[in-house]
Amino acid sequence: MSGYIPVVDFSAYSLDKKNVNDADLETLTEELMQAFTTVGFVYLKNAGIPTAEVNNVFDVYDKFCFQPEAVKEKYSRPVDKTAERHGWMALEREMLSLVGRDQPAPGDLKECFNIHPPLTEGQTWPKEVPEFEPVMMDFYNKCHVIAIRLLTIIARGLGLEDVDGFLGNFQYVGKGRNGTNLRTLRYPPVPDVIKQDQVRCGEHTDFDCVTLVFQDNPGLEVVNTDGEYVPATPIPGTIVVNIGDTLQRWSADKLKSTRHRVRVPESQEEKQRMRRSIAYFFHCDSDVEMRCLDGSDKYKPMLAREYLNQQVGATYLSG
Ligand SMILES: O=C(O)CCC(=O)C(=O)O
Ligand SMILES: [Fe+2]
Repeated sequence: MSGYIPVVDFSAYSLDKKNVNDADLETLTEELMQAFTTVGFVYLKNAGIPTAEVNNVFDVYDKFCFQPEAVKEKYSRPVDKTAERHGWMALEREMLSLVGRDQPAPGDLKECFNIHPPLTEGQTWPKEVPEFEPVMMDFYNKCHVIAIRLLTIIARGLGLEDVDGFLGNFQYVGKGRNGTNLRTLRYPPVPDVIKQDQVRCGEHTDFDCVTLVFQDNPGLEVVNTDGEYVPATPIPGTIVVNIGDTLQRWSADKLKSTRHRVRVPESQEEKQRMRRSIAYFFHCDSDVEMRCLDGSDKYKPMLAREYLNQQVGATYLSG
C-alpha cells in the first residue's frame, strides 16, 4: 500500500446500522470530505459487505466466463457508445482512454459484464448460470445502500441545506432513467505477446457520481496530486471509493474525479495471475438538471444525461 489513499472506517454507518449518531456522522463527513476534495479516492473499511459475498460474486462471474464463447455471445452488449448498457463484453472489446490521444489505443485486456437493471426488451440474464441474477442483484442492492449513505455524507460535507432533497436526485436507481450499473471484470493472465500500449484497463476518469470498487489482486493505479501514478493495492475487507466526473462538475470541482488505470504487471509471475474486480457505478437520475451545488455559475446548468453522453462520446470506445 502506498499510504497515499486514506483508509476511512465506516463501521458507524455500515450496512447493518439503521442510523448513525451525529458525532460519528461529523467525523465521517470530515474524513471523507478531506479525501474526496484532494485525492478523490478512499479505502472504506467495515462498510458491512462480508468478504465471502464479494468472493461469491467473483466466483459466479468466473462461472459465466468459463461458458463457451457461443453462450456468452448471446448476452453480448450491442456495439455502440452507450457505456452503461446491460450485457457482456469480450476481451479487447472496449477501450477506456482519455481525450487527446492521436489514435485509439488497443482494446483493454479484460472481459466484463455490465448489470444494468431493469432489463429492457431483448436483454436477458444468463440462464446457464442460474445464480447469476440473484447474486448480482443482491450485491447491486447492497452497494446501492452504501452509495446513498456516502451521498448523504457528501451532501452534508458540501453544506447543502436540504440533504433529503438532494438524495431525491437518485430515486430511479435500478428502475430506469438512471445509469447506475454493476460491472464485473475479469483480467485473464497476460499473454507473452501483447500489442503496443495495451493495458488491462486504459487510463480514464469515471463518468458517474461515485464508484465502489472491490478487487482481488494488485494492478489498479491512481494519479496523485503531482500527476504521478501510485498503486491502489487491495486491502482485504475494504472498498475503494472514488468520485466520478458528474459529481466533480456538479460540485463545481470541489470534489475530485481522479484518473486511474489498471496496468499490465511487470513480473512474469504476476502476469500469470488473473485479476478480478467489481465496480458499482452510481449515477444520479438521467433527467436531473445539474446546477452547481455551491450556487456558483462555474458551469451552466445541464441535464445529467446530456453530460454523460458528452463524456462518453469524448472518451469511450467500444468495438
Ligand atoms: O478493475 C479495477 O480495479 C477498476 C476498473 C475501472 O476503473 C473501471 O472499470 O472504471
Ligand atoms: Fe474506473
